[in-house]
Amino acid sequence: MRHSIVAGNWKMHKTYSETHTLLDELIEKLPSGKEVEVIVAPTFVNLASAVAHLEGTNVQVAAQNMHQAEGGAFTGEISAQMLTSIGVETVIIGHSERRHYFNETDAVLADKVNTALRHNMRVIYCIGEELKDRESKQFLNVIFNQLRDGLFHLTKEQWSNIVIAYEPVWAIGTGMTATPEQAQEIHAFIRQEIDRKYDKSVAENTSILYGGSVKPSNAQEIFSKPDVDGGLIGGAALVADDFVAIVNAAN
Ligand SMILES: O=C(CO)COP(=O)(O)O
Repeated sequence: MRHSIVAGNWKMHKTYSETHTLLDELIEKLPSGKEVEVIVAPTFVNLASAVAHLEGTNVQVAAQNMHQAEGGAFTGEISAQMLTSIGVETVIIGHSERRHYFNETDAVLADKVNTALRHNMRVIYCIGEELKDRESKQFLNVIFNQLRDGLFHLTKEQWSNIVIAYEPVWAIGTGMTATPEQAQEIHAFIRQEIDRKYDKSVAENTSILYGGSVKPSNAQEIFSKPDVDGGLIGGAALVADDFVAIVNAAN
């Protein structure tokens, strides 16, 4: 069901002790209301202890990636079953850093989505254009292709476990944010294409998050747009006060 979500993607930051210090601060400072779902995605090595640490709170834990195979000789990789076995039920798939630095193609990502859904996991699927696509005015095509190749093979029913994060690559970690109007334009486009492929109920029930230099100073304006259902936060998720302020902006 469509609802507000604020998720912190911690990327390759925070050691074990730093992870737990930040979690303690979040537990102390996050609002207790349940209107906004709060998710944190620490690194793999800290997932199990984060789940234990957050037990009894409203904060969910997500993984930043997973492998598409059920298991086997894939040195260094992590399977869906390993994640669910420690209580991680949400996974970020298709982040632009995975696409760019680790050559993850839409075909591989579609496989990862299938595997995650087979294990009843929820997927936060990231899409977004690069600066060159915006400059050449190809950004809607790029976004459509990512949607089609990563998600449009799914059945209508499977969409209940899909959350989309629109993250324009040019806005990630750059301090350059999409304007609220630019975010709204793309979010409405994504919803329209889901409606065209499936139907209104799928489109209206899918949460679509914005990511890319969201900060306490711009969160409220971005989240106020009708098709923006929350955010996927990078840098600002590493500072408790900033992340809490962003959660409050979504409330
Ligand atoms: O990539 C992001 C979240 O997944 C966004 O990162 P920043 O908020 O640091 O721009």
